Amino acid sequence: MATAPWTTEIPTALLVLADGTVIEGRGLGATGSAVAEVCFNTAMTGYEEILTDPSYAGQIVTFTFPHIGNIGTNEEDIEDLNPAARAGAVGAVFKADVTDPSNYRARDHLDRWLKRRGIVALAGIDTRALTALIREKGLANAVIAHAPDGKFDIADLKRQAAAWSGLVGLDLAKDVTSGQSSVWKETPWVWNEGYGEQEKPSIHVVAVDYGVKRNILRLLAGLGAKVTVVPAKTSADEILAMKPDGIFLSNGPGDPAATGEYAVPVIKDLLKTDIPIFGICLGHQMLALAVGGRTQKMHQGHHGANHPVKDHTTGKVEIVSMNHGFAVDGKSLPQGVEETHVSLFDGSNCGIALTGRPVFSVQHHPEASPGPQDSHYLFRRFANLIREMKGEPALAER
Ligand SMILES: NC(=O)CC[C@H](N)C(=O)O
Repeated sequence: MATAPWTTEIPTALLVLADGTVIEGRGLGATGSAVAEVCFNTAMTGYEEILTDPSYAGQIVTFTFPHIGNIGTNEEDIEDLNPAARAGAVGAVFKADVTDPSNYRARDHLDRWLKRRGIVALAGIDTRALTALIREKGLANAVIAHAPDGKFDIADLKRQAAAWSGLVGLDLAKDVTSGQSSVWKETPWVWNEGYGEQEKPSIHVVAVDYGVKRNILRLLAGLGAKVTVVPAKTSADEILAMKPDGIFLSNGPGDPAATGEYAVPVIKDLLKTDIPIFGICLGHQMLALAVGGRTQKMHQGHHGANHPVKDHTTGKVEIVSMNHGFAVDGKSLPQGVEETHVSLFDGSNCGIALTGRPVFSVQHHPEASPGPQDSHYLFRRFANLIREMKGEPALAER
C-alpha cells in the first residue's frame, strides 16, 4: 500500500499498525499523531455524527464509503454533549480527497473542521484493503500521524503503536462524561424547522452520561420527558433523590468491564428499585454485567448504519445503526434475563430484558444519528413502561 510508483508525491500522513504495517496517504485535519484502535464504519452518510460520537474515543474511524466530506460540516449535527471537550474519534481515514462542500446546511469544510476538533486524518488510501485487513486480523492498534513536510520518525511511530495497551481494560467513560448535572430540553430535528424544545414535560428521566449522544436525549425529550443528565460517577442515592420516573444508561467509549468500580455497582443498586431502566450500547453492556452476565472483545466489531437485528419479542427485523467493539456474551446471561435482540450478521447479543420487570437494553443505536430510524420504537417502549407505572395510557409502539 505504498505511494504509487509513478507519483513523486511525498506522503504527508501515515497509518502505522502495531504489527509494523505502514500505510501512506495524504494528511488532512490536525497535524501531529494519535494512538488508538483502528476500526471501519460502513455507514454511507453521517460522518459528522460518527466522528463526534463520544463512544469513538480512543478510536480511528476508517470510512468504507469512498466520498467523505462533500456535504461539509455544520453546527447542528454534532453528537457529543460538550463540544469543548471534543470527545469522539481521534483519527479518520478516507479513500477520496475531501472536496469543497456542496450542501445548503454546510457551514465549514471538513478539513478545517477536523483541524479545529483536533482529529488527525488521512486520505488517498485503499480503504477496502485496510478493511479487509481488519476483517482478517481483527481490530488493530495503530498510530495515525500527519506532518505537512512529510517528515516522520517511523521507528518511533511503530514503537508507539506496538506499546499501546489497546481498549481492553481501558475505562474511557470517565474522560468523556459531563462534569456536572444539567437539564436537556431539545427535541428531534424537523426539516425546515430545526430542533424544538420540550416545554411541558410529563415524565422525568435521569440519564447517566457515560458519553451520551445528543440524539438520545432529544428522542427522550420528544416523548415528553424532562431529561436530567448526570455525570457517570453519580451515586444511586443521588439519582434516586432526583425522583426519576425512568433511568437511562447511555452509550460510551472503552471497555464496559473497566467501568466496574463506579457504574456497575450503581446499576446494581438502581435495580433494587422498581423504576424503569433503559440502556443503550455501553449502558446495555454494563446492565448485563450488573445482572451477572459477561462482556467480551469482538474480532472486528460492528460499526455502520446498515446492520440487521431481530427483535425476538415481536419477530420483526430492524435495520440499525451500530458502533461497538465489545459485546455481551448471550450465553452468560443468568436466569431471569432474556435475550430480546440478536444480530442477523453474526448472531451476537443485541438486547436483553429482565423477565417481568421494566428493565431492558439494546446493543445497537435506536437513536440512529446517523442511520435508519427503524428502532425509534424502543424509546416509545421505554416511555410506555414509565407511563404504565404512572397509570397513563400507552403510546403506539411502532
Ligand atoms: N457505542 C457504545 O456505547 C460502545 C460501547 C463500547 N465502548 C464498545 O465498543 O462496545
